[in-house]
Amino acid sequence: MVWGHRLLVPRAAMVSKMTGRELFKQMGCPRRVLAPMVDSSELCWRILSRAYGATLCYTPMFHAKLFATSEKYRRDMWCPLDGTVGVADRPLIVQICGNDPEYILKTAELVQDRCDAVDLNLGCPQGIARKGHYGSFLMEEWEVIEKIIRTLHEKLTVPVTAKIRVFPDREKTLQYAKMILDAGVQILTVHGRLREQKGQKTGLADWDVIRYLRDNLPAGTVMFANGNVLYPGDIERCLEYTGCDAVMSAEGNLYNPGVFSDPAGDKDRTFPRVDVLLREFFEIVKLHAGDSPASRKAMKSHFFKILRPFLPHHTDIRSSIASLSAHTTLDEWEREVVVPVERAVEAIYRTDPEDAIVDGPLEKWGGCYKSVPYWRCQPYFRRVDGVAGDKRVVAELDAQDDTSSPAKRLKTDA
Ligand SMILES: Cc1cc2nc3c(=O)[nH]c(=O)nc-3n(C[C@H](O)[C@H](O)[C@H](O)COP(=O)(O)O)c2cc1C
Repeated sequence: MVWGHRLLVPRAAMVSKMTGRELFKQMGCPRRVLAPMVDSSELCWRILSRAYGATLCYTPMFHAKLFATSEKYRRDMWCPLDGTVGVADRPLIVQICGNDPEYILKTAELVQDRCDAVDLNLGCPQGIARKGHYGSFLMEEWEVIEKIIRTLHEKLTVPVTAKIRVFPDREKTLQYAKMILDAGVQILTVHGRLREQKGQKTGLADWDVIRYLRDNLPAGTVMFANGNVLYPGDIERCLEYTGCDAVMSAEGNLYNPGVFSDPAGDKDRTFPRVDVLLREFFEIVKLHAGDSPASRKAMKSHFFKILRPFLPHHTDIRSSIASLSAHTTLDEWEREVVVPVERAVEAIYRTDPEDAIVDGPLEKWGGCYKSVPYWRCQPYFRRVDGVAGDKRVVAELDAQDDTSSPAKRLKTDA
């Protein structure tokens, strides 16, 4: 009788573990979420982002097969394996990519004691994901996705979450999201872009489709919205517009970690000075990453992004960063980059510069452009050639941002 009854219950419900709502509460109802980012949401950046207001962080995606089979890869991606850092680095969701349930499970089992949940990457649109057949290239293979999620849901002690992109057809996206939730996912992050929206075609994320999912998925489903967050005020705007539980930011955070801070707060929090932020980040790297070349490689990429508005005015410093490698000592990094940036900004302040954040000319269109001094962190607007509706905005931004070069864009927007 009991057995017969259990057969009627969906398999996902047979496992007694935390629901999405319980998980969300246990993590402290985090509203500001640092996105999973390859080479970018590593431990040191997470520590910095938390200091600037992120209340939940994702690791970069861990490649399941590599993680399950290579100790070196594990060391590079999941370092340092130290309890004290573990305490400071929570709540934390570990993201995994792959298509083989066994490797994904193995990876998840190796990390589950040191995170709050495990996330399946269903959004990566890059060539590497096409080749490895994971991320958004599984969007058409619902049985594969279902099997992976069920395996994780049934065998792990921590809940499973997933991050998806959307289909051009809303209805199909809704069915897709339902299938994922039915399989056992507890928190669903929706990046409101299509698989094709990457690189120069990234364009704007669609908050309407996120709202549509919110309104049509079962009440109580925990959802995170992702896309279009550039300024601190965008977080509240996105929460209100989409009705989601939390907002995730990737690029907005990389160029300005202040994006997670209170929009009414001091400008040193909302748009921190590049010299101050660089020093803070550097000290975190010194303390927590030591000699790891992987973290040094990530640091170089972070330095370029933090300093993006600043480097066109200080090309000597740009050349210095470019010439340093993952094997350069931290002392050299400090001498060649951190100290010169500090000196350059000090020199700017000796001249009593105009240091105000003012609404930029896009305000007349109800846009949200702000003019920020070049020695403060600020969002990076990319060209969106060919994306209808944004052209005049982009044309205006390009006119102001004569240093922007699509060719220099990183190829990593997953
Ligand atoms: C440098 C970089 C690395 C990324 N790596 C990942 C990743 O590992 N896993 C993932 O799901 N998304 C990844 N993404 C995508 C982001 O998590 C996010 O979905 C996307 O950038 C849209 O958010 P945004 O508009 O705030 O940038 C990456 C994005 C960037 C910019």
